[in-house]
Amino acid sequence: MVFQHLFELPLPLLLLGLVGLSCAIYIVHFISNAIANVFFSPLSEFPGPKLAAATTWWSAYQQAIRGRSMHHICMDLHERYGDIVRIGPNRLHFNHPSMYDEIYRRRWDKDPFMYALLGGDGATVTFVKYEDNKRRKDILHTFFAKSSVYNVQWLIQENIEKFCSHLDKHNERGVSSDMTLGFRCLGLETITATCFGKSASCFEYEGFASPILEAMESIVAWFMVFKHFGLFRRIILSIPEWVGLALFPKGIAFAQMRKMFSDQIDEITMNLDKPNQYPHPIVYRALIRPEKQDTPIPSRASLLEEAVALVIAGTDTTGSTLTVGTYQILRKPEIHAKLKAELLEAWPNLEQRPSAGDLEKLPYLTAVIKEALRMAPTTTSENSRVVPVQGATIGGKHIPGGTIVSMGVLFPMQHEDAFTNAHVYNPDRWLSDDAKALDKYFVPFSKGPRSCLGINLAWCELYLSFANLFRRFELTIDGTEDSDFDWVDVGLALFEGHLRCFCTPVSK
Ligand code: HEM
Repeated sequence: MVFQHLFELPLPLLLLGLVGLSCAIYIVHFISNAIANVFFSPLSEFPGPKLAAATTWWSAYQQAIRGRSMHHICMDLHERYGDIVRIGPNRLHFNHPSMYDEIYRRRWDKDPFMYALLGGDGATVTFVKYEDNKRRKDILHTFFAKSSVYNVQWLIQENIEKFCSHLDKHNERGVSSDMTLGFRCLGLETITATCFGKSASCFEYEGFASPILEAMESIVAWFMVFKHFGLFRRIILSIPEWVGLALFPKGIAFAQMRKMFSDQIDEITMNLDKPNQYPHPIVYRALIRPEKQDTPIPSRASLLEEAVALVIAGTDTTGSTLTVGTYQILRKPEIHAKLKAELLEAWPNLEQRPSAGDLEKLPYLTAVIKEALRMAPTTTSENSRVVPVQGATIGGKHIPGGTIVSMGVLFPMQHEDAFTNAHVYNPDRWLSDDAKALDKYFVPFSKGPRSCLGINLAWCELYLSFANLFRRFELTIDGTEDSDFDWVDVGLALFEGHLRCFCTPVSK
């Protein structure tokens, strides 16, 4: 009877009624879900904000709308609630260094929600399943093994020469250099050459102001919106390029970079049967045609996603480490003097450049780099993993299967139980008698099966860059202050300002 009368209503009123009813059903569903999440979930016993436990909208609101940093939110929450906090209906974040291995030494899946940022499940870093990741890493390891990296260190040194010649030019003109951009140029040039044998032309731009870097910065700033609003991300990644560029003009260089990768993939594909024409092995030749017969050939989307992921992973991380390290060294004259003295002794003749192998034997330089890696926010994201169905024990607590667990790398490295005066840059801690014990909690590259692919490349870049910079130049900070190093976590760190230095070349 009621339904009969319903259909006698005018259409607009009927539609309005239906919309109202849908909203009411959604609200009831939302509220009952929220109540169930807070009071009846297997995670109810874990402390944390009630709103976070109730709905995923809490973190979406914090990160994508308020622009707050999940890393800093988690720090506050641990202070209030202890070492395990609930940061979502199905999410826990951990704080104590002893818990790190319990999460990251395992072959657990990555959290598809977090790693879908770049398109999803098509690159070494974004593969959810360990098996997919292993297949890809087996190909890439050949290029990123220590011996392979050391064989192409001349390429890094070549880029450092270009970087230093810019510093020289700035000095001649009496202006300071934007070190933040310069360091990123170094990383970007090295990774594009390793992948494609191509330069990203970073050093052609005045003041290291490469449009690709600018575009990367603006894209990275959107990461949290991409993370929480998957539909928006899918639209942005699938709309025609010209529409995207009309909406986000700053993205033009990023689009050009993707186009460059795409062209390179075509060129390498066309020339696969010819011998390698580059002066060093190229990652993409091996990726496009894997040597092992049973390895599936990656799709074009996967090849492109891999390129973007490798370039972001290889640029921002070493860039932040060099930036933070250089600033910290320059702020402390005694550290600066000790480093210079060691470099001068090990590298007396300026014209004879040392190799990374020579430099890694220097204890103080190594300590300076380790301390930079410990303090610099590089991969600041939650790096979340999915607990397998049978559940697991972390920090002495049973964690139900399917829970998303995480602990960013900075948490163990900046915890007082692992590092005394953790917020002080102190290379000497790595030279003390109990330094060996510190290595357990030194996890800048993470640990376990999903640890960093680029660890050897990163170390090689850091040795060569720090040594060349501090041996070949007298450096002074130009106006940069601690507050320029305030950062928000967008998966990587977005800093408030840039490091600027006057760099005067030394004569001998
Ligand atoms: C100072 C420099 C670097 C730091 C601190 C760093 C740190 C990390 C961390 C913490 C992870 C784990 C992320 C996760 O759990 O999802 C990671 C993964 C990764 N990094 Fe790096 N990274 C650095 C440089 C590089 C470079 C130069 C490359 C270029 C090849 C690179 C490529 C990757 C890749 C492909 C992964 C994913 C590994 C996997 O999921 O199996 N990284 N890195």
